[in-house]
Amino acid sequence: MAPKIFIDGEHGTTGLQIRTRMAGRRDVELLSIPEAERRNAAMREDMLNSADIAILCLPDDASKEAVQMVSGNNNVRVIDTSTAFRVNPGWAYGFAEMDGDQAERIRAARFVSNPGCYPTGAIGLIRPLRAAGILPDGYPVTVNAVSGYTGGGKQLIAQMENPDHPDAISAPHFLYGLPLTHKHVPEMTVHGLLDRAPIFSPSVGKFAQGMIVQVPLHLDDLTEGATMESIHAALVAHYAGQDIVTVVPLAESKALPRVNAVELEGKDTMKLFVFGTPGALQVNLVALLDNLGKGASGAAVQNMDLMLAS
Ligand SMILES: NC(=O)C1=CN([C@@H]2O[C@H](COP(=O)(O)OP(=O)(O)OC[C@H]3O[C@@H](n4cnc5c(N)ncnc54)[C@H](OP(=O)(O)O)[C@@H]3O)[C@@H](O)[C@H]2O)C=CC1
Ligand SMILES: CC(=O)N[C@@H](CCC(=O)OP(=O)(O)O)C(=O)O
Repeated sequence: MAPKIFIDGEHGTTGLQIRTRMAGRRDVELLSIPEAERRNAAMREDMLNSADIAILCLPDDASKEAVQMVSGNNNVRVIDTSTAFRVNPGWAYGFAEMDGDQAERIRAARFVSNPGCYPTGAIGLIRPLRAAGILPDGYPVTVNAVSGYTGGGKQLIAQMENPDHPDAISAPHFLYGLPLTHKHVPEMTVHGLLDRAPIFSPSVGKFAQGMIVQVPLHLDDLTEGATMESIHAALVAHYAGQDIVTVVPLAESKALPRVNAVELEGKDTMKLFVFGTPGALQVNLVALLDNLGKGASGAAVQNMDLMLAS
């Protein structure tokens, strides 16, 4: 019998994209709730408890409520796309390429928290350098990023696409998270293996799907001997043996006049770049992804497939 999958929040932005990715798959059975009943708690509870894997694409509070609904049912495994459980040690963090054994952890887990879109880029750049001892304790990491507006879900999509919306946004690019307390900071700190919270400055551009995450570094404040080449080599070594996170060769990066935020739109992969001038004392690490691809729905399907393979 095909395993049953229920996407709670299937009519939202992340849920819809997961459904699109699962269309035509015969190895799983999708349980579904009509859109008009999407907030019907009794129906959701029933579906959640009938599933082998429940994928939660809900705001944090609703995710916590859904997890409560299956807490007594060990047959249901959960992938949560919200922020609610990302630094909870009882949950496996759903970034399979983050460490050599992370895919195995996800495969064996009952509870998997899907990473945030920005943290996927930031952790993808930072963690290998912490693990290799290149980024020392106390380094003041900054993370600057731009996301496609689908990152803000149905509400931000309406504000960006509908000029008659009462809170319509006309800006082609805007900064937010200005108090520097964005909900992704704890996740970047914990899974980035940082001993000091990064300064995180997010922004949104007038494009639907795509993301650039930047981590600029001063080489003379890193562990002695760190160079653009050694940082690149550490990233290449960390991501060897898989093809979802790729590290762009230095020669290729050097030839690029610009980085296009929507280059990976519709893809579930992530590209990492090391920019700078050989011999100079600064580098800019850049991650490029689709906020709804490797940043959300693509990662959720990848995690589901790992769990189904257990
Ligand atoms: N969009 C992105 O790029 C990313 C999103 N995420 C996370 O994924 C989750 C979903 O986000 P996203 O898809 O963007 O959001 P959306 O607002 O687009 O979709 C959320 C869905 O959940 C439904 N919902 C809200 N509250 C409840 C409830 N109490 N019971 C049942 N259903 C409910 C909404 O219904 P209604 O229409 O009635 O509000 C909607 O269908 C969030 O936690 C988000 O932070 C994570 C990474 C990236
Ligand atoms: C553009 C935009 O608004 N982005 C969202 C984050 C999207 C995301 O990654 O969702 P999680 O918070 O569940 O991880 C934000 O900044 O709140």
